[in-house]
Amino acid sequence: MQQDNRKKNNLEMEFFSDYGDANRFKVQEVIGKGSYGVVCSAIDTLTGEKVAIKKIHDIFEHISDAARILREIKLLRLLRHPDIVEIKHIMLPPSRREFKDIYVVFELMESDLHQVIKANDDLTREHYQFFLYQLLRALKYIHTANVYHRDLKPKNILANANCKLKICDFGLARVAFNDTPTTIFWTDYVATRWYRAPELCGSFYSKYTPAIDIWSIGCIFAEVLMGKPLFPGKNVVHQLDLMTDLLGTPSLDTISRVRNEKARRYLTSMRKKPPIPFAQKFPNADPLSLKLLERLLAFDPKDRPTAEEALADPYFKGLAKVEREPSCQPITKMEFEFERRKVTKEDIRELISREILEYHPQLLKDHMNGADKASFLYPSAVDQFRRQFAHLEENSGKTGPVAPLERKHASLPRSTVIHSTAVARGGQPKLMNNTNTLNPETTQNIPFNHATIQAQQRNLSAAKPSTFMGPVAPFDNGRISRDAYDPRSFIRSTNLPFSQQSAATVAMGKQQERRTTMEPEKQARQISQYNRYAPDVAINIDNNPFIMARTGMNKAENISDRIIIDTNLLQATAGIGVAAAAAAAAPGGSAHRKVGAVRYGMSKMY
Ligand SMILES: Nc1ncnc2c1ncn2[C@@H]1O[C@H](COP(=O)(O)OP(=O)(O)OP(=O)(O)O)[C@@H](O)[C@H]1O
Repeated sequence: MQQDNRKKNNLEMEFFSDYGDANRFKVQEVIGKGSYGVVCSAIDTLTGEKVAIKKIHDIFEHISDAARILREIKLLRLLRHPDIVEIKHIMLPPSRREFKDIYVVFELMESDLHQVIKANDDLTREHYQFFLYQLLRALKYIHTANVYHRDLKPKNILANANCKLKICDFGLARVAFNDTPTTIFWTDYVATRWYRAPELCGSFYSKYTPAIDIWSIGCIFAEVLMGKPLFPGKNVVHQLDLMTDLLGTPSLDTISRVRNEKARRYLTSMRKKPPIPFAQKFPNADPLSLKLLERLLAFDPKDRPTAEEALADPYFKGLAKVEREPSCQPITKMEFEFERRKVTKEDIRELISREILEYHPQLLKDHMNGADKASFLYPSAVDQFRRQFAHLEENSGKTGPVAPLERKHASLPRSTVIHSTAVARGGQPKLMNNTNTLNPETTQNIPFNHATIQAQQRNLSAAKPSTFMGPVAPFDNGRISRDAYDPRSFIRSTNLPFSQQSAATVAMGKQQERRTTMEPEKQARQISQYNRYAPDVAINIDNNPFIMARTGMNKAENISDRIIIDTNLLQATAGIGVAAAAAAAAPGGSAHRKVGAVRYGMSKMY
C-alpha cells in the first residue's frame, strides 16, 4: 500500500515537473525596479540560460493595471522579433482564481539605452548607425502588426554589451483596428513627455498614426548623438517651444491640417522662429544621419517616413537589407477583444490565466479539452519565489546592491572592426581610417576576442570604471535566420566578460538613482490611479494644454473632472502634488515619466 502511494507520488512529481517550475529557476539578485514590480536575475537550470524574472505584484488591485499587464504579456507573446525583448516563460500561479502576483521570465539584458548614453561618451558612428537601424527594424515589425508602442524612450530600450538593443515595456501600446474609432484608444495617452510627438502635446488631431513612434525614435537618436535629451520639456507648452526652437514654427500648410481649432490658433499665434540647421545643432554627426534625423523629426506627422521607408534611407546603405527586416502579420481583433468591451477584473484574470497557459503546453491542452478544473491547485513555484524575492528585496536595501557577475550596466564596446571611427560626443571622428559600417554580413565573421577584451577591461576599468571596452562587432549580426519570427533561431553572440569593479560602481549608481526616483513614481501611480476612474471622454478641446496653461489652476484643481494637466510646475504652484512637482524638477529622474502626464480621460472599457 505504502509502495503504491510512493509510486503514485513519483508519477505525480514527474507529471507536474513538466509545468511545476519549482526548481527550474535559481534566483540570484535584484537587478531592477519599476513601478510595477521588482526584477531579479536568475539562472534557468533547464537551459543554463541567464534570465530576468519580473515579479508584478498585486496585479488586480486596479483593473487598468491588470489590463496593462495583460496587454503587455499578450503583445510580447505575439511580437516575436530579435529586436523586441522576449518573454521566455510565465510561472504558473498556484490557483487560477486567486492569484495576485505573477512572475514573468524574460531573456536577461545587461543594461538599457539610458544607461548606455549616460556612461559612454565615445560611441562611434557605427554605434549610432547600428542603434538606429535596430530600432527602426523593430518598429517596422511592430507597426506592420498594427501596434503602436506609444512610450518609446531610452529606458524602454534594453541593451547588451554587444550593441544589441531590444524594445521592451509594451504596457502603453495599442493595437489599431481599422473599424475601431481610434480616438478612444488615444485618449489615455500618458507617454513620457520628452519623447512625445508635437501632435500629442497639443491634441492636434482626433486620430494618431504610427508616426508618433517615429518621432520618439528621432528624439532617442538625437539623444544618442548628443548624450543628453533633445527636448527636455517641463510641460507641454515648453515641450512645443523646444521643438519649434529647433524646427522652426510649423508652416501655414501644416497648421491648416491641425484639426483642433484651439491648437491651430495657438500655433498661429506663436512667435515666428526659423529652423536651426541640424548641422549646427549636431556639428559632428554624419551628414547622412542628420538628413534622416530631420525626416524623423518632421513637425508634421505626414512628413515623417514610415519605419520601412526610413530603413531604405541612404544612411543605411550597406547595412539595411529587406530580408533582414521582417514584417509581422497584423494582430487579429480577437486577441484584443478585451480592449473593446466592458470587462471585469474576473474577465481579465481569466485572460491572464489563459496567457500564462501559453507557456504551459500540457495544461493548455487540458484547458482546451475542458479537462482542467478551475479550483485545482497547481503545483507552483510561486510560493518559493515569493520568499526568495522578499529576501532579496530586503537585503538589497540593507547591504546595497551586489554586483551581478554577468551584468554590465552602462557599458558598450568600441569597435574592433579594424579601426573604428570613434567620434567624441559632439566631436570630430577620432580616427577615420575605416568607414566600415556595422554590416551584419561583414561583421559576422569577425572573431570575438575574449582575452583581449578582458585585458582591455582590466586596464581601463580602473581609470574609468563605468566605461566598457570591447568590440561592436560580435553582435549577433542582426541576422534573422530561417524563421524570422522565432527569436530562438536568432544567432546570438557570446556575452562579454564582466568587470566586477565597474559593474559594482555602476550598479550602485543605478540603484541609488532608483531609490531616489521611487517616490515620484509612486506619486505618479497614485495620481494616475485617481484619474483612472474618470469618465470616458474622447479628446476634448477644453482639456487642451494650451487652455490649461492660460486658465491657471482652477481647472487643474478639478482633477476629478477628466484630466490631470501636463504641467508639474502648475501643480507645484498651486500646492497640489508637491511631490509631483519635485519629481518634475528632478533631472533625469522619473519625473518626466508619468507624473503630470496628459490624461484626457479613460478608454471605454473602464
Ligand atoms: N529583461 C531584462 N533584463 C535585464 N534587466 C531588465 C529586464 N527587464 C527589466 N529590467 C530592469 O528592470 C527595470 C524595471 O523593469 P520594467 O521597466 O520592465 O518595470 P516596470 O515596472 O514596467 O517599469 P515602469 O515603471 O517603467 O513601467 C528596468 O529599468 C530594467 O533596468
